[in-house]
Amino acid sequence: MWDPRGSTQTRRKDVGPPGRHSDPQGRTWDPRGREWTPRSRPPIPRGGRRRTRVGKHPPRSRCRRLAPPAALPDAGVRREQAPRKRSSSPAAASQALPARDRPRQSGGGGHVTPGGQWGVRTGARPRSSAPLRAGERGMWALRAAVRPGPWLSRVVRGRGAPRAAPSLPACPDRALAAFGSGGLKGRGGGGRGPRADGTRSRAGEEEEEPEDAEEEEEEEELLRRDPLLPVGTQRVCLIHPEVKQGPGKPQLTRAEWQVAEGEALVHTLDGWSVAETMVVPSNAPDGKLIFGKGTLEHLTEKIRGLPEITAVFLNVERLATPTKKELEAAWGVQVFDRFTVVLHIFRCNARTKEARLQVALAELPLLRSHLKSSMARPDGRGGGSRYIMGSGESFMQVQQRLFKEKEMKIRKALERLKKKRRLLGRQRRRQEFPVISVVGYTNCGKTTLIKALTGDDGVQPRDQLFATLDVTAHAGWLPSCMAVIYMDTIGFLSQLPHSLIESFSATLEDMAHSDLIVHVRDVSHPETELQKASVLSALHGLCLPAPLLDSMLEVHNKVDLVPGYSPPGPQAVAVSALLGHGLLELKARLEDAVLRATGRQVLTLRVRLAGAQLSWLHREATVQEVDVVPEAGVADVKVVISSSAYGKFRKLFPE
Ligand SMILES: Nc1nc2c(ncn2[C@@H]2O[C@H](COP(=O)(O)OP(=O)(O)OP(=O)(O)O)[C@@H](O)[C@H]2O)c(=O)[nH]1
Ligand SMILES: [Mg+2]
Repeated sequence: MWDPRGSTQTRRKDVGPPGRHSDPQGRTWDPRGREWTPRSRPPIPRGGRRRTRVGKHPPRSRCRRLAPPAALPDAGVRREQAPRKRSSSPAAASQALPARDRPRQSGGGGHVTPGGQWGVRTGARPRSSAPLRAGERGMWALRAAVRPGPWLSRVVRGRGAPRAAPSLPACPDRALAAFGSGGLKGRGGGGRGPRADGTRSRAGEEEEEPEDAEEEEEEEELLRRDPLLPVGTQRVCLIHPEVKQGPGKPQLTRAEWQVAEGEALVHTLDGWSVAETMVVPSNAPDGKLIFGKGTLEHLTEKIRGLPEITAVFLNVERLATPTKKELEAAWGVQVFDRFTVVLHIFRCNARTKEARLQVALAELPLLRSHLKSSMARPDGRGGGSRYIMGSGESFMQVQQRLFKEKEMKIRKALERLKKKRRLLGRQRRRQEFPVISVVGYTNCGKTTLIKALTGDDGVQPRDQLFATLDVTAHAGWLPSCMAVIYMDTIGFLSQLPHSLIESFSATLEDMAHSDLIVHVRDVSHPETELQKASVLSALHGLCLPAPLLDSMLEVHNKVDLVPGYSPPGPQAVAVSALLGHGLLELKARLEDAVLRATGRQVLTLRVRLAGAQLSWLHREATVQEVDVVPEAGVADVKVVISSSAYGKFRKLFPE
């Protein structure tokens, strides 16, 4: 307290500052009586069979740290509440327990918190130095698992504003405590512990900080490059080569849908618009000669007659550099293929260092082929075979060597980040939080669905292709109060060059370690079947474990746009992530699938209140409900428990 008579600050133990307020123990300061009033406790009912649900959702006022907000007005997503408790008196149940199993009272103020997982969702843990309880440890572990480190790190320096900064208060010590003495704690020992400042994380974020400044500088150097596409306003002529017959004729799609996708790609680029669209017959869109001689002449005439056009987007997967040069010479404007446009979008949307390095790796083949074609030109700089500065190497050889060195450095940097990603994955697995990977075609609504399932309003779905390029982790709860981690992933696209997917394999690797894959489909899209086929073929290309692929759950999203839609088989769940329709059924299906995939089961176990069984269950399983039978000195405990934990339980407590 500030002593006005002297110049020193004095603190008297039981004298509070002026005004009415309460202290961490829950006591209230009465300024008139100048004393602390103890917090009143709820009356404890006596006798009879009492039932409490330990996994109850905490009161909203205490939910701020972890529980999702009540509504997400801007996205129109309806949030689903965690299951409600069946009986109303946790205090009563706690009083019926033996002292050792009774939930600890916070501070000296008599505020009782139930000792289950949900009790700690409140984030209302008093500021005492008492060790974390089992449930708390689990919850902080979950928070740490989805939020392992500072994602607002140096990688975004000099780039656009990072995505919305998480608003939750920092609590690094608890996040670290959740990991136990090893793992990230050791890393944090150096004063750079994970920052618990939001409900989400980028799965690779903890690797954002390289070991030393030299490595970071090297990584930044690798990421410095010229733009792939011209910046500023561009009016594009979109040319789609259509194969009408023969083996090259695409299945499951039509030219107009592919044109629509090409237009969507162009519109994703800042300042780019489609001024003209042409569908031109072609026999071999991927060959060296895309169009026949007559068609090409006709096309050239047309393009030359459109002075407002500043670039041509040829809707083919990849354009050989000589063909590109030839077409550019004929048409007088720059020509781009799908690969270059997608790569450019990736570049713009990649935020984490890992994603940016992956994009840098993916564009190396493009740069190599540009180099080759410029060397092949009669006016090529330096000449392909001239030796420079007595080095014994031609210009071409020097460039090739530099590309090779760059590739090696990028791969090394990615390997470093991968190691740390694996460490993080191991932490998650050790904490035994089931991981659900959410995959699907780009723009199908993966991020919107995760937002709806978790209530995480830090998530920003965007009507844009490849809005998500970094794998991010989000905590959510299933109906049995089981905590799970949802991984948001990069979307797929048909005709996505293999090298591009390969470059992202490090991030996609996380998927192989998940317990369940959810395939989100936009059923309102005319090409939904083609999209499904593209996603499945990409997933098979990633060599994921067969059981994971077999157990994949299909979610049919955007049903609000298809009136009267019902899924064709029992394998799929129909939802509208945007409007929140069908989420309850989806959560139930997710729970079933997760229980099956992880070997967990929901059991009701009878435990003696006098023993350590209940506290053991709180520590090793997810306690959902405790039915106390005081006269018998027992309780029926409903738990979600893994087979291994159940085996241990039976061994430790045989009867
Ligand atoms: N009508 C409707 N629109 C939806 C639904 N789900 C998502 N959307 C919209 O679809 C667009 C894309 O949503 P995202 O969640 O960003 O899609 P995504 O699959 O994460 O996209 P990428 O990250 O780019 O691959 C957004 O404009 C969403 O509002 C839905 O159920 N109904
Ligand atoms: Mg997304």
